[in-house]
Amino acid sequence: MQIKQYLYKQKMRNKLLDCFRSSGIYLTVKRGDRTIYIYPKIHAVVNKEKENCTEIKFTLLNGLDPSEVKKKMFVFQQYFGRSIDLKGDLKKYVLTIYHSALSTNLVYKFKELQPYLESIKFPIVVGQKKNSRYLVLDALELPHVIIQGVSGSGKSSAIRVILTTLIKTLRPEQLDIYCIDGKKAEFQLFKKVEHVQAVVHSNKHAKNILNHVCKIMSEREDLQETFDVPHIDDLPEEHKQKYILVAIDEMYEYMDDKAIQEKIIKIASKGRSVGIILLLSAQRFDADVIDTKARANFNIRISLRAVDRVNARLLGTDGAEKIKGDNFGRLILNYGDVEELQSPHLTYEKAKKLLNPFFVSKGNAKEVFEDTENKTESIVNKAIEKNDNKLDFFL
Ligand SMILES: Nc1ncnc2c1ncn2[C@@H]1O[C@H](COP(=O)(O)OP(=O)(O)OP(=O)(O)O)[C@@H](O)[C@H]1O
Repeated sequence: MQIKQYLYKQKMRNKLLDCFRSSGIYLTVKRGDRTIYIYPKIHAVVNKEKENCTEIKFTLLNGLDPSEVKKKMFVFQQYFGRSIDLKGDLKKYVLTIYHSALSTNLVYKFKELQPYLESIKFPIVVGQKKNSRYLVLDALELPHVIIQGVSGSGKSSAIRVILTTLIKTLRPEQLDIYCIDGKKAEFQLFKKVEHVQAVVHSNKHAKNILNHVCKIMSEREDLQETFDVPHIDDLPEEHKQKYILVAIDEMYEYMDDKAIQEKIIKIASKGRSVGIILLLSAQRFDADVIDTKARANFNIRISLRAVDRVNARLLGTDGAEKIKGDNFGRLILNYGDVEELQSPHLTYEKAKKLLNPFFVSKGNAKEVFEDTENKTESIVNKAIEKNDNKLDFFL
């Protein structure tokens, strides 16, 4: 057994040296007539059975350009297959070779996710990694989420996964959700959920929702200042605040609306410390769809199959344009690190079943967001105070 392991490690080591040679990642020194090739130093080859992968640690020599390593990722894939990750910075790198490929048809099972949700305050389920573990990020640590993908790439399912998991994990006393539905499609499913304060479509109603959220944001900032705390979670018990998610689907519907864009910039830059998180989705997120300054504040960037290379690159999710058309739910994530993952599939019908225990009957508050900002807010507050059901908008 030990010999087998030894031979395996030697084989991987030699393969990596071949890979360095083919990709030109080496230095040369002249000794008389001879040219000596010096390769990056391989420190360790570790076979991690439980993680379903092998890790190889190596260090670049001084003078080697680290950007070359990233550029030559395709050579690493030619040698070790597509199912690899390469992480590192200036000198130190870890090449992870997964023993199996990402699943192509992963079904959403809340039970499987539960262990990953513990200890995460604002969980955003992104998907399954190549080592078969799920990646769930905390939106309070990495605020604001962007999801892009062409029609039919699995965007709606990915949004359902995030929202359904949040609703099943956080109680209505802990989370409010506001939905702005550009196509009047995806968010209709969540309309009756207790956590959901509003589902709106028109620009006018969208603006009213965003004004309302910005007002909450400045009230919370005042509270933070009064109690001199860095985050609303640090407020005294009697002033504890709910987290808020503002989800906007089909963002391009609102791309020409300056007032909406301004509010998004404001929430994106200040929302984190007051527990207000944005989730935006659209086919693409170029400068026409979202202000470039605002985009920089989105720390979780998910790209299902991207429209083209330019749009994949704008989110730092290079390669998302190459995802195959029938590879539904496959995505490239940029959260500082860049990773390829598989989003679990959650159908509309299954989501409806899972959300059923959270459905409440709501009054028709059709007129609520009709007038001026102040009037809107006073009516909103009144509706909440009266507790006469959550705000529901049939537009
Ligand atoms: N994670 C997934 N795994 C496997 N299949 C999926 C996944 N997500 C979606 N699909 C399949 O892909 C098809 C398209 O999915 P979905 O409606 O979510 O895409 P979309 O990008 O939202 O498209 P559109 O914008 O046109 O609504 C669905 O019919 C579904 O069967």
